[in-house]
Amino acid sequence: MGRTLAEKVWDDHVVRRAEGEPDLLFIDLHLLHEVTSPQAFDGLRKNGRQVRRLDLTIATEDHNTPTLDIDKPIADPVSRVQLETLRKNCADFGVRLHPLGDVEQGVVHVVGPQLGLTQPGMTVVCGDSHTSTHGAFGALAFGIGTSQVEHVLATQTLPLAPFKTMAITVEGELPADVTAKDLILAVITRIGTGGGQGYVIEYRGEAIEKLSMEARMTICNMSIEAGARAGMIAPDDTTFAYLEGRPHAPRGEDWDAAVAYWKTLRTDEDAVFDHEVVIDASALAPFVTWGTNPGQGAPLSASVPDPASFADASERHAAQKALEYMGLTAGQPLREVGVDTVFVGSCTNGRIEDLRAAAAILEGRKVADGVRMLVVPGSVRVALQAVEEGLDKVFTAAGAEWRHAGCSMCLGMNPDQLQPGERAASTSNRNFEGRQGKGGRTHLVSPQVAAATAVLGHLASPADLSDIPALVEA
Ligand SMILES: CC(C)[C@H](C(=O)O)[C@@H](O)C(=O)O
Ligand code: SF4
Repeated sequence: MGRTLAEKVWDDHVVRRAEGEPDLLFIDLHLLHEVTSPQAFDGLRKNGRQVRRLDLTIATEDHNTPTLDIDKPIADPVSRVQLETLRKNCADFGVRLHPLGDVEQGVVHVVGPQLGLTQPGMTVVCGDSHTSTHGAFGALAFGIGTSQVEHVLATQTLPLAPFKTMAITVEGELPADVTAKDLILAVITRIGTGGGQGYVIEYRGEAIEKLSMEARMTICNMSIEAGARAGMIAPDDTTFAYLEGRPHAPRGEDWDAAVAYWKTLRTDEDAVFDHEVVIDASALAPFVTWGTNPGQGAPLSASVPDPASFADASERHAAQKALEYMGLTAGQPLREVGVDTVFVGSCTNGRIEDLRAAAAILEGRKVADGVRMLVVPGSVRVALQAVEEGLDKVFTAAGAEWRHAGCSMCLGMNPDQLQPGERAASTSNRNFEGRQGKGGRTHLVSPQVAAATAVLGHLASPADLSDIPALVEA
């Protein structure tokens, strides 16, 4: 029987297989950040161990880094200790680190791909749930816990429980105003936040094949929000074109050999998935969340749902609770929900294409009175590119704040937080209670919806701006 993409990558990494035991897999790339690595390094120290493969291990600072005054000492003591600990650990063990102020610093899931470290057919791990992002390259990439981080540091291997396979086939073409973010939000609303549990999802179909690498990363990034172990997309010419020439991509004959192997990484015709979902791309529309988990979403043109409309009792209860927390009323049109904050950034939507999309909408327009808009590039490289293209000027001219790279308000481990009761349209991936600050309310949106929302002050899509022409045509 044929094998799926995920099964092929798995099989190519098994270093030990024994009856009744989990397979032991070789890990090709181990990414580290300040939040989930301290105890792992402590464990190595306690056991007198070294990092087994320094060449396959790389660290960056992202969660606790400030986005203002980065040349000043870090004011928040918790963040300062977190960053100092990572610096000491990396120095003690010889791990390559891109600290705050370094040109390669940024959100770990933005940095790996842009350096060409993430490649098709690899196993990629990080003590971070959104490691699923790297699956966009046809890598098997998943988040691990701190004890697993220690195991990988010490051995470059990991015992892993078997997974089930799911295909999400997106047929047809996405309408012009529908983005990868709208698609993945719609998928999670459809299958639920537990719908992917135990599965590695492979996204396929015409609409997926047409997406850029950055859009594919947005999709795979949020696989974890459907509960999946990982998300993957088969590598193709789009993948190869993105990788070619990047600092860590193979070169010359090695490149040719790599591409020849990567081309074999496709699900065989006769492979069977454990579960299949089919989505009609043409039926999708701009999508936003109204609740407190990423599966509580609806098209922007819809209204806040009535909890009573959910057949399932626990969903009904969850919706009820979510509306209370979010301060929303059933039946309220989503377009009428006003926001005070707009956040463009994160490993979901903090790459250059996302910033370009937001800037194109803000060009010649103004952020609405009373709305604070933060634009936080996913990495320093993204920031530099944006500056080269003049996007930073577009943001600041519109009244938005242009910040330094990092996770920032995606989870508010730095000073970028919502105040209690504040409401944000956010291009990030989680809308849990308090995620962006205690009492803060989050609506997950695409960069396009974020920008239109900033201009109008209420949830909106670019189409809603047609009667508010830009002052200067781009
Ligand atoms: C802090 C980290 C462990 C966490 C994760 O695992 O995803 C964070 O990145 C997040 O997005 O919630
Ligand atoms: S940007 Fe957000 S989702 Fe991504 S790693 Fe940072 S905190 Fe996690």
